[in-house]
Amino acid sequence: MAETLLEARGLGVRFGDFRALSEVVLDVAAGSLHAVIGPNGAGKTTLFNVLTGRIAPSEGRIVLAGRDVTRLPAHRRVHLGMARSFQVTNIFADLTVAENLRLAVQAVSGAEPWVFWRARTPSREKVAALLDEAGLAARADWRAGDLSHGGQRALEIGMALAADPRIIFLDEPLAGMGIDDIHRTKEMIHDLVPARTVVLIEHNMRVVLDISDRITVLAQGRPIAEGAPAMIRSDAAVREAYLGSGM
Ligand SMILES: Nc1ncnc2c1ncn2[C@@H]1O[C@H](COP(=O)(O)OP(=O)(O)OP(=O)(O)O)[C@@H](O)[C@H]1O
Repeated sequence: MAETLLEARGLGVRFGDFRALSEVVLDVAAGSLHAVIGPNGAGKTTLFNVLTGRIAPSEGRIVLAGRDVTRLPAHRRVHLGMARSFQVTNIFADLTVAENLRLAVQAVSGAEPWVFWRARTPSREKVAALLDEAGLAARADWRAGDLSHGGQRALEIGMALAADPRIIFLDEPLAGMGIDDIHRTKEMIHDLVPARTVVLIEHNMRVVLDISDRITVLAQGRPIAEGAPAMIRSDAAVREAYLGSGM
């Protein structure tokens, strides 16, 4: 069995008297695409916030590559190899796609001088690799602002990959996309593994069932099922949760 890269045990989050998460268990295998799904308000974003260090859990433990990171702030987790990409926020619209990626690479090597081995990789090769990974090689010289919404999401993910994260969290990467963009972005995300480890929140069930290795289903802050897509598809509790939500 593949090594577990990220592990959560007994995670709980309380907002005052409200329990947003209870007894969450998660095992993300290295090199896998692990989706977290569930009806609206199930606690998916809260779980991402806890795993990435944006909020502290009320209970439980988070282990990244064998190291307990439960109490580490977000920026320390970034240095240990966690990256998160939620929306198109970091793109410079008037620069080309390649220039945006070059800036992201420079920001990583420049801002962290102690990471000297990264500076040895010539930036040009690194940018070319990121263009490939983001599925944007054919659009390297486009003005970033002229990319479709999906193209901009792909670029944003490419920029998050500039830091060479061991694990990347994608929060609804397909939201608001048209059908062509969905297909392209889905393929791009799928191709990130096994070189990367991906944790994905996504409402598009067809895509989730298609590309995930494992799926964790949350309902009302609790895990109600965990397994391979075929198992999740036929799970009675999962069907019940989604029926109840009207999705
Ligand atoms: N800071 C907060 N204070 C109080 N309640 C919160 C806070 N953040 C989230 N919640 C509540 O926690 C529950 C879970 O929210 P969360 O955003 O994690 O769900 P979700 O599964 O990501 O939902 P969606 O699919 O709609 O994005 C919701 O009932 C939400 O209102």
